Amino acid sequence: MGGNDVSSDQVIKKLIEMGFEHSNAIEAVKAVGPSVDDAVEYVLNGCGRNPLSGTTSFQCSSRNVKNLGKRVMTSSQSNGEIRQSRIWEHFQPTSKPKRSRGNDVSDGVMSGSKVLPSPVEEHKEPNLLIDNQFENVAEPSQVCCSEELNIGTNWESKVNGLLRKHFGYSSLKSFQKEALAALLAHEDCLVLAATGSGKSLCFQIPALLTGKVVVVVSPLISLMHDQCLKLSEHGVSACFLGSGQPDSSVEQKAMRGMYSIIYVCPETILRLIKPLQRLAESRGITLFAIDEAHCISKWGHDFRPDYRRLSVLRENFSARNLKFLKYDIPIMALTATATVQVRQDILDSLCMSKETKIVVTSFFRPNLRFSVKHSRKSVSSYGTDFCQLIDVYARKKKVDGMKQPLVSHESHCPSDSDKFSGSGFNDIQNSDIEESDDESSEKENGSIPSRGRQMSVEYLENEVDVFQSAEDWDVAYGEFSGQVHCEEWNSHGSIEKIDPPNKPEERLRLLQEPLEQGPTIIYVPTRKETLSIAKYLCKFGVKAAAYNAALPKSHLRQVHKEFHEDSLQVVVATMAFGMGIDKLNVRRIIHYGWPQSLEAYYQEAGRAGRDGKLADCILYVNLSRMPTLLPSKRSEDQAKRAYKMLSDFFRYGMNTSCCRAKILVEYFGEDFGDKKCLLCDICVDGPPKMLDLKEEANILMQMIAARYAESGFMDYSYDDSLCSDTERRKFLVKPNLRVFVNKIREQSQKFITADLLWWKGLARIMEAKGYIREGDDKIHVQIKFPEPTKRGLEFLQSESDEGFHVYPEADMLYLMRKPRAYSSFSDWGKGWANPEIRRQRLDKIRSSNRKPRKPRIRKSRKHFSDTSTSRGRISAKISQKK
Ligand SMILES: Nc1ncnc2c1ncn2[C@@H]1O[C@H](COP(=O)(O)OP(=O)(O)OP(=O)(O)O)[C@@H](O)[C@H]1O
Ligand SMILES: [Mg+2]
Repeated sequence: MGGNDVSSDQVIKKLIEMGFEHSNAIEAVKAVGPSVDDAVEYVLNGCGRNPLSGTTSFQCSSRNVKNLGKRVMTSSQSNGEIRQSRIWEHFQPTSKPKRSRGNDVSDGVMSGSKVLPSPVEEHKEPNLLIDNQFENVAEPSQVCCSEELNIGTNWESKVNGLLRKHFGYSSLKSFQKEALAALLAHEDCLVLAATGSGKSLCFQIPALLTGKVVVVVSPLISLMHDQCLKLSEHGVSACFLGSGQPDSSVEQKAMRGMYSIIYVCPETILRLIKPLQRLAESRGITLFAIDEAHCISKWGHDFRPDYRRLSVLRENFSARNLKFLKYDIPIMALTATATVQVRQDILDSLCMSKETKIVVTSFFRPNLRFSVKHSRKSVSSYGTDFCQLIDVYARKKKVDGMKQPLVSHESHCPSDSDKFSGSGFNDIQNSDIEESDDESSEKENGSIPSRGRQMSVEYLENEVDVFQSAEDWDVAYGEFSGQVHCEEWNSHGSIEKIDPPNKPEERLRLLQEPLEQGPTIIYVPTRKETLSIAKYLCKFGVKAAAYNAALPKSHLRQVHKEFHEDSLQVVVATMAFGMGIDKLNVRRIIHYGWPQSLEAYYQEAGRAGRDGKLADCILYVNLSRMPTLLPSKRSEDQAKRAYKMLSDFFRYGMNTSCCRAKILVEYFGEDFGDKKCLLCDICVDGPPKMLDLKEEANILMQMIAARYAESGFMDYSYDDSLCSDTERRKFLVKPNLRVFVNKIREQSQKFITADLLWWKGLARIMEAKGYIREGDDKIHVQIKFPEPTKRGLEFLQSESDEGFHVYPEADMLYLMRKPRAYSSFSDWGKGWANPEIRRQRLDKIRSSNRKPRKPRIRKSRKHFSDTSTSRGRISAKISQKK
């Protein structure tokens, strides 16, 4: 979309999907007419009253898209086709790269090998900006396929030579060595190593070492681009092939063996099986690497159906099917976030061999400082939440009279020591707390297909990025020659990289130091929030940009570029940003809202501190609200899994007593023992004071047990392990936790003011101790229909004087630190606890529902179709036909 052939409604709909405010969208269309590009430019570049005007962050505009488009058209119009722009056309090098000095790297390495790929002296493609600098590039005719990886026994020293020459590192890490050894023994390999640990080298080095091609399956164009660009700087030729319009020349060259490493998205590799078989026969393919392999698993957090079809690789590149192969071409799968279940799924789905070597390193990132803070997470809390960030990046500008800020943040600014248990709680307001059940929100957010819902403005405004295809940029392919550098290669310019602080005393020392400089990524759930927070930060002089999958792709590419060049201070993004991107100096990863799983969280948080220096991973959540699943198309099974993952994350957020790093790494199956990170908010502030909640636990247990005894189903000698599903189903109407809490309030004045939220916390603790369990077939984020267990009944019957000493969880603390003035709704609240009053009120509500309602008069919205104006903003339907 972008021409003038669309209606205003469609343009507005598109803008709202991108995350722009409804009013801005209308204003933009009014000003520039029904063109998406122009309207985006109008809003982003502040042609209207948008305060983003003048910030560097939004200068990539649709105008640029058009200009780029024109440039592209001239080079491709000759054959009458409009093709996608080449990556070179966007990332032109400032100077011509130097020609290789001396021998090709593989010359040296392959000296013991039968085959020596020789560099191509003159590359004859006319329309490449850099066209003759390929290293390690061989025409198929110049190489024959050697099935033996005749590297020799001293491969380690060869590898170290290559490492120094190309990457400037002195040696391989031990896990990289193990992975390489597996490859050289023709074994499949599953590499599980922390984010930023250096998994890429495991598949990049084999290309240099063997002189054959490595094919890497990767989930995103931006990631493929990032890696190709780095490889070219390291003197390794590479290209990427997305699933969009194929540029046959790059693809053909790749299939002729002209690049050492071919990055390809899963959709494309499925199409290229035959050409790849020919490549395996000519130049040779040494390895299929499946990067971000958790995308294969339905149990993982970022499932991509096309990844699942990659089993065809084993079948089509086996020695059984290809006679010229002596061994199956090995498969190497790599990920930083795979639970034990996901690992098995990866092995099975890729048909990896039974002898697959599994290389696991610690998932622990010793320089990351995790913390959880409370936030109401509304525009009005930006002032409190981002005050410190604004101080870091725009202290001076803040003082210079900025235009009227949305919120006067100074008055809200918490102290430096605002940690989870500190002043972050002080802004709690009664309106934060809801006694709502999560059922309705689960229904609404969990299982309704993203595209299936009626398109209301409200819905569009809350659009999220759940699933992405590989095409996150507007380029579908790119080629990168290798340029050889001086011996002492400084791989990251001026950014210093240090060994992470593995020893406890080193970590304790870190705490004394302030964070170094570097950018911040703020992850938010909805597209709208990417724009509203970026806009807020820009207002205070922070160089911030929004990033979500619906924004123009040229804008996204520009954001990546500026982020890598350090000209952006803050990127406010949905999960669409940053997978596998290797930027060393990211100082803070802020999650503003509940992530959907611990896997997603750890992967996103892992983008911080890759230089080994201290970095912050802060989670802001509204502790008074249960997290909900983001809308997406899910089968029943998938929804169950998604709830389980969300529920695991919820427990991480509510935890107040266990080192956060320990929870994270143990989630991935690593035993952390009694170690601690010493940096997280729990390690630094210590757990809260333990409370003896015996009386409360007892009364809740009594209520639950009584209900089950009442129904004749259960006596106190009941053994839950013997209870069948059919028997359980006898309880057609299961009482939920709210019912039990109401009963407690009815029976005991002492507990009348205790909040449901508090009881939910207690129920969670009792569930963790094995006293109660979920009685519903569905998985809930938080226990909803509690059922007693045998252990729970024993606890109830026990006559021991021993207390029930527990650490109150975050939601309980939240209420205890700033108790809700129960009186503010006490009459109303108490009334509900009284069955008679409750009955009267319900009667009243029912009768008022029967009365015909007066039609509500709403403001008209000129730019929606006529029908929408009468229905108002929330329900304004956007014609999908146009
Ligand atoms: N042997 C080594 N010595 C020193 N640094 C290394 C070594 N191997 C890799 N690195 C560096 O580690 C950093 C992270 O590498 P890489 O992008 O491969 O991480 P990753 O494990 O793939 O992370 P993610 O899970 O986020 O994709 C890079 O800057 C890389 O150059
Ligand atoms: Mg990686």
